[in-house]
Order: sequence, then C-alpha cells, then structure tokens
Amino acid sequence: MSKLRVAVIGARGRIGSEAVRAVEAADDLELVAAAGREDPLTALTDAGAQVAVELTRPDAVMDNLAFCLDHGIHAVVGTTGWTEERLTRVRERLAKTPGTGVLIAPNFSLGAVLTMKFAQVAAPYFESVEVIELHHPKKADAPSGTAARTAQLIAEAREAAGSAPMPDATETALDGARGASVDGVPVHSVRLRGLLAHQEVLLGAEGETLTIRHDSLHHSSFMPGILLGVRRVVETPGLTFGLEHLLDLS
Ligand SMILES: NC(=O)C1=CN([C@@H]2O[C@H](COP(=O)(O)OP(=O)(O)OC[C@H]3O[C@@H](n4cnc5c(N)ncnc54)[C@H](OP(=O)(O)O)[C@@H]3O)[C@@H](O)[C@H]2O)C=CC1
Ligand SMILES: O=C(O)C1=N[C@H](C(=O)O)C[C@H](O)C1
Repeated sequence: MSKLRVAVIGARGRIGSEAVRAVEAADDLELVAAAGREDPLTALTDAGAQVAVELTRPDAVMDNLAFCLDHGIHAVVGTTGWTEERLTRVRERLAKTPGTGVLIAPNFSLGAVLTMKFAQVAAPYFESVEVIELHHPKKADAPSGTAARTAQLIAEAREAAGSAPMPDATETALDGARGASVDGVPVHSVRLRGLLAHQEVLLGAEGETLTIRHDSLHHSSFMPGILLGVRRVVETPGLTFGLEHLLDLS
C-alpha cells in the first residue's frame, strides 16, 4: 500500500519538529515537505503532499490553511487562535473544495481531550467552575486554546442545564485578578519556566471541590493525536473541530 504523503508547516518549531520526527517514524506515512517561515508553500505542491500538519502561529495559520485548501491538501491544524469568525471562514472556503478535510484540534493529547470532556460533564453539578492553565513562558497566546475551548464547553453545558450564575461577591479587583472571562467562565493563565502545558479545572459546591488536572510533560504527548488526525482527515471531508470527534467522545 502506498504511503500517505505528509508535509509539516512550522517544521522547526517546538511541536513542529516533534511532528516531523513522528511522521518520519510512522511506517504508513512519508514526510515529503518540512516548511518553516522562510520556505515557499509551493514546496508542498511540488512534493505532492496529500496532508499538511499546520503548527505555526495564530497570525500565520489562516494564510497557510488557505493555500492548502486552494490546492486540495487536507489539513491537520494544531495552531491556536480560533474564533467563531475564523471557523466560519474555513467552512466557507471548504464549501468550494468538497472532499477536502480539515481537522482543527485545540489539543492533540488524549488526557487534555478527556479533561475537556470530564469538565463538560461535571460543570452543571457544581455552583462554581474556574480554569487555570499553566504553560512555558515562550507561549505567544493567552489564554491557551485548550483553556478557551474548555471554558466554552463548560459554559455551553451550564447553559443547557439552566445553571444559576456562579457566586462571586468581588466588589473591587486589580485588572486581571479574576482572570479572563470566556463565556462567563474565569480563566487564569500562568507562564512559568520549567512548565510545558498544564491545566486545572476547579469545580466547587457547598462543602466540596473537585479538581480535574492534566499535565503534558513532553511534546510527545501530542503525537498520537496528530498521527490519528493525519490518517483520518483524508476520509473526513469538511471541518472537524476537536479531536474528540475522531475518538467517539463527542
Ligand atoms: N493543538 C495542540 O495540541 C498543540 C498546539 N500548539 C500550538 O502550536 C503552535 C506552535 O507552537 P510552538 O511549536 O510551541 O511554537 P514555536 O514558536 O516553537 O513554533 C512555531 C513555528 O512556526 C514557524 N512559523 C511562523 N510563521 C510561519 C509561517 N508563516 N509559515 C511557516 N512557519 C511559520 C516559526 O518559525 P520561526 O521560528 O522562523 O518564527 C516556528 O518555527 C501554537 O499556536 C501552539 O499553541 C502547541 C502544542 C500542542
Ligand atoms: O503553546 C503550547 O505549548 C500549547 N498550545 C496549545 C494551547 O494553546 O492550548 C495546546 C497545549 O496547551 C500546548
């Protein structure tokens, strides 16, 4: 059987370089292009890439994705910065190339995907829910894409359950002291040397708390999810947002 021809965009970055190694090590995949900021994307078409793994920056991802879709290249995207407006633009573009698949995953690690799922299930049962995400200090965006998505899922679950507003008697606060509000859920961002990618969801009710914590200790934690995405995106046309949809967890 012929190997799936894969390109990595952002190939020299922290996660991109790990993805290059993971694709090279997979028997059923062939790395045909490894593009960085200075490389023309025509390297992908010249090499006949079927799937691109996009791991760059929020300010670069839309152009890179547009190039892929213009050339019928399926895409597996880990880059953060997704808003409803951006997702709509991707859907509109995909409508012009039916048959092409795009997977956008806020987090490719199994534990993070499960954290989001557990938080979504637990959220309506507790009066208070807050999210703390902790990352390495070279991270460009805050809050993390994972934390933003977790908060959205929590807010959706609470709204569907008719949950009351969370109790909070704060009358005065320094800017940022109560975190960022994502759909009404407070999200706190820590940037600390020594960390990679970590998240806690704190849930509180009268007399008890529940903490759901996940730690990515190495970029290898994201690789099984990326490889699953590469193998499945070619048979999954349209936009898939979240790895959970490929894990039967949605
Ligand atoms: N979904 C998930 O599971 C995960 C997502 N991420 C996300 O992936 C993204 C990358 O993270 P990380 O690897 O830590 O960041 P890095 O800064 O280490 O890597 C980003 C890479 O992208 C390159 N780049 C920037 N612009 C372009 C461009 N226009 N075309 C091609 N390459 C470009 C950079 O090149 P240069 O060095 O020249 O600037 C750099 O090598 C972030 O958004 C991060 O949040 C990270 C881990 C897991
Ligand atoms: O920048 C990172 O490192 C990570 N980014 C993603 C995010 O913003 O959620 C995924 C993971 O947290 C690592």
